[in-house]
Amino acid sequence: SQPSAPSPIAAPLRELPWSKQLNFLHTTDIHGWWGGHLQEPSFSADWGDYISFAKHLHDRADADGSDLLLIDTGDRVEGNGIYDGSHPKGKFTYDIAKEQSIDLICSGNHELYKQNSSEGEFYHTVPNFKGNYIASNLDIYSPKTGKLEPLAQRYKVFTTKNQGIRILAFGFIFDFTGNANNTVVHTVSDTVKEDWFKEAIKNKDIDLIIVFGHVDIRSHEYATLFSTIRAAQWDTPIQLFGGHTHIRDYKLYDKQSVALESGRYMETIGFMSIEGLKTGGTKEREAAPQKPKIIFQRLYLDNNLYSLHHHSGKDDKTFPTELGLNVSRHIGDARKSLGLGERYGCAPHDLWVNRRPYPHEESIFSWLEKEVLPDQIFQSERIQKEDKKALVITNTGGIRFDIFQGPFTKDTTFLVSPFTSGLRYLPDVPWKSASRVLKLLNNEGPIAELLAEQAVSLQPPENVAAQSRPAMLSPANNYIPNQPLPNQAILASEPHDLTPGYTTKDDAGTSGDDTLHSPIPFYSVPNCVQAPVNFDPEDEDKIPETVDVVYNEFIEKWVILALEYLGDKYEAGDSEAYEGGISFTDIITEWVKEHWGVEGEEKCPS
Ligand SMILES: Nc1ccn([C@@H]2O[C@H](COP(=O)(O)O)[C@@H](O)[C@H]2O)c(=O)n1
Repeated sequence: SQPSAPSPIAAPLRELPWSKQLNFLHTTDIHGWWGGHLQEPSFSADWGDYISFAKHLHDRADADGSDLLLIDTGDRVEGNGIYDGSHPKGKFTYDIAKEQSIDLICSGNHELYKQNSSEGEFYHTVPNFKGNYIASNLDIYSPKTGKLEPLAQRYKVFTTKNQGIRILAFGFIFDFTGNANNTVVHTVSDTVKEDWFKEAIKNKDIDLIIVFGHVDIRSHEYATLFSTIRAAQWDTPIQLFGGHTHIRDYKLYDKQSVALESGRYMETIGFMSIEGLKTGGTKEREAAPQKPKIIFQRLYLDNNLYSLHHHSGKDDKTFPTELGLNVSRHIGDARKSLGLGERYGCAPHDLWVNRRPYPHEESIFSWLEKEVLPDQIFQSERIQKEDKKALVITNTGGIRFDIFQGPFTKDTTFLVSPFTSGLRYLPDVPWKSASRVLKLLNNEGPIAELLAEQAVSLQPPENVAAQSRPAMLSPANNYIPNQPLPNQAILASEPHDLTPGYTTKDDAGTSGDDTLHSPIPFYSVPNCVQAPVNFDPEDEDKIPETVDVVYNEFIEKWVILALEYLGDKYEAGDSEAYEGGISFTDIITEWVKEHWGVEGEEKCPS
């Protein structure tokens, strides 16, 4: 782990359900957190530790004749200073990622928002994982030839090293529409009608089909893939791996098929095992259908050294491998060269994305709305020189992480607000319509319908996931402390003071988390929040006739659509950069330096 990472806290653990046949480690939505979490003991292991961990499990597989495959389902970029703080972006990311031997890897939507990140995949990740990068529904205009071509091979057929399990694998991305115009995402429903796909799923000389992708495991895309494959292969086991929602989840599709999703930000390493697979040749397979007794098991590992040591049977001395240590060092050097540890100030208390309701004094959105935006936007030229009034609107999904009490560093700004979208504004919009934009963006109605139609979300992904999984929301929580856990041995039977953490409820119950925790609350937040600046909307006598509608560029289309529904027609060309197109990252940085800077320094633990 990184030198400044906190030590993990000992906690009761569930055992790894290792299979003598086939095992998987799954990461997803890493978003550049290669260095692990430097303020959270539960997630303080880094990519170097993951490399050491995988090596020990590979050794175990080789020793007992089983197999281990590593999967990553995309969104490796955007969300951490190591990626977003470097010039060019990704300067360190690709070299760090490639040190892990990943067997199946694909793109997420964050690799595709911008031309430079998809070209980063083309030039780096695809060749680094040659033969293992799969792009079943993704094309790119080659930066070399200008021609549209698959980003990588459409599918893969391979046989595992020790057990000889014959696998057919597809790598998908959900029906994403927000990509830059140098890539083309084919919808899943179109892709399953393509000849190459129909041909590939006819293959009977296989023992397992893997569908992995940057796709919610409870989505219509995976429902389509599952039913299409099942129609062609009535009894072949199907293992799905998903991503994008940032949560831990496990879905049972049928007796032979399950899907795993492994959280976000290097907090979770998903473990999956399968036993009871047929591994015979074609003749044997046709003579005897798939054995009915197939056992799937999952465990979500908290990514810290206490867990990783335990699950690999190693200790402080025997755990780190040379390669793992080198990669950790490389990450540390990258962080140093980017100055990510530079302290801008000291947060006086925690501010949460989803752990507090909105509005709330500890909601990060209330903080933005009541403090950061009014203070910073008030300093703009439009207000200082022309006394303009402004309504500043931002999408909650642009804020990616919590702020913890303590040091607020350069790194923190990228964790909280990594996106470069600058502020834009429509000048002098009539109050009557401007004041109703937020409601349209947040409520049921035409905008919500269009957002859904185009698979666009303005909220944090965890929030979107919670809409179809009400059990995630507080106060409903099905975790009962100290309840015995079926089929899962607990390391220590002594009562423990559990630390707060993930207490996942999925289709297999409440036994999925490796570490026993007390539950953390989760509250839903709206699509967008809004700050009035230089006037008080409660003071009816002083309501302005017009206001500048200021927003983060990412939501421009939706703000303009909302105004159109309200009777005011604007086009993107009518908007201008606000304060030179300052980004939220800069706004937050400036505010923190001014308000939490020198003054809070002495209260901040080092
Ligand atoms: N430039 C951007 C890009 C994305 N967002 C928000 O991120 C959320 C999607 O995140 P995933 O990790 O699930 O892809 C979504 O809410 C977008 O609104 C953004 O604000 N700016």
